[in-house]
Amino acid sequence: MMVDLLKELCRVVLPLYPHKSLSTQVLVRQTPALGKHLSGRSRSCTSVNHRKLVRNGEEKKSVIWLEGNIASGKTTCLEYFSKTSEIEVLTEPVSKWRNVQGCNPLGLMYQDPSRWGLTLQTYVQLTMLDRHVLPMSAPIRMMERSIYSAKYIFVENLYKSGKMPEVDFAVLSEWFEWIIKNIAIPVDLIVYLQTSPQTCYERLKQRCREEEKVIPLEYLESIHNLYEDWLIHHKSFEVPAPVLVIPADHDLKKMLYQYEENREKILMAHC
Ligand SMILES: Nc1ncnc2c1ncn2[C@@H]1O[C@H](COP(=O)(O)OP(=O)(O)O)[C@@H](O)[C@H]1O
Ligand SMILES: O=c1ccn([C@H]2C[C@H](O)[C@@H](COP(=O)(O)O)O2)c(=O)[nH]1
Repeated sequence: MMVDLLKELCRVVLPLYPHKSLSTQVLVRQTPALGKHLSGRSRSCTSVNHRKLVRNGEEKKSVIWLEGNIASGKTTCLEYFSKTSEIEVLTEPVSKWRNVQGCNPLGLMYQDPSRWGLTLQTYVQLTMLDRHVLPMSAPIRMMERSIYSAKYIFVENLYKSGKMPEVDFAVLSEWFEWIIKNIAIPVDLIVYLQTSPQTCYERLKQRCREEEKVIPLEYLESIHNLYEDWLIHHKSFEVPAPVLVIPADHDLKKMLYQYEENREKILMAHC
């Protein structure tokens, strides 16, 4: 009778938890739709990346990239989610960009982008790649930006604004293409903090990072437009995962409320 009871339990319960399957079969599952904030087109063009392979009941880990303009509130958002036990947070390695063996490529780039853009972006590419391949220590990883935005937003901006020579752009592009072809860079969801450039300008001044004092509003407008073309209008580059857009011009209290409202959608990237 006990055996029958167990069999019945397995029959009813196991189909509800396919990822906990005890068989050796490999299951391919599609993550549930993320509701109205998800951009439909990015979902459809990235279905392969968004599939989850689950073997032997192994837990699937999820990677979320937090994208947004300079001073849009990414670090503040990560601080908030770092309090959740199943989430590990990786901030951008800005301190390295400000100090590599006593040199400051971030500061040099802002002083003379044509001369130092390649230097900074080469180092950004290396340090972001290092972040992407770090073994995960929690079921969900939220990381600030990605090797993709370094290329599609910042390198692109330097080149399009005439501040990066064609040869530097070509070398960085070949490096980037080699990396994404040969090294697995997982991503399940992109959370985009959508702000107006004006809001970022005010927050940037408030943060007062020494190197960034020279940044004009126009620079933030260019970065904003590149982000919008990539993640909202799908006019520039492939989007490697579904996009959850969070309007981020609001004060801190409202932002924390919105993060709470979106918690489930973010955690669902893990299902
Ligand atoms: N919702 C908000 N309202 C007002 N100020 C904010 C808000 N979010 C962040 N800030 C402030 O704006 C500045 C930039 O925020 P930060 O989280 O460092 O942005 P990012 O990591 O995107 O560059 C910081 O001084 C931060 O305290
Ligand atoms: O590829 C990149 C990425 C970032 N930067 C710059 C932009 C900002 O000055 C800092 C990062 O600060 P956030 O406040 O986290 O946006 O680094 C870049 O030049 N290139």
